[in-house]
Amino acid sequence: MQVGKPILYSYFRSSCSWRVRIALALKSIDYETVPINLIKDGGQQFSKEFQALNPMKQVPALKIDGITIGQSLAIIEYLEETRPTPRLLPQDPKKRVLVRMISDLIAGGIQPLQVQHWWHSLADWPAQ
Ligand SMILES: O=C(O)/C=C/C(=O)CC(=O)CC(=O)O
Repeated sequence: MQVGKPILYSYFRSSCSWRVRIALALKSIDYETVPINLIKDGGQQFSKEFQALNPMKQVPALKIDGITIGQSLAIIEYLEETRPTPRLLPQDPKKRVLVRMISDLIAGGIQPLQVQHWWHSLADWPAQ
């Protein structure tokens, strides 16, 4: 169910948002962008309006088909399932699992160490 143009809530420096923008571009999906500045005003992701959209208070969030989805990999999987061409994932399960392995490694292992909310948490950490 397509309800208007999809809306991507994103921030230009957010690598999680880049992933979704790349997937949307590869699939040639027309969408609008609403910038959520993670620094300005103490972080616009904490505004009541944005929290109503994504209680996780994180970008990216994609409003599409009457729902709002957070978490880049969940968004990309939804796009792949609902708009299967062109494919992002290989047809061969052995190749597909490699893509998922690398994606999970980046999203769960590498990327959290480079994002802004962790820098702030670590800055408050007392030196050991
Ligand atoms: O969508 C994800 O996979 C994860 C999102 C976040 O953890 C928020 C975040 O780090 C935003 C950013 O890319 O700076």
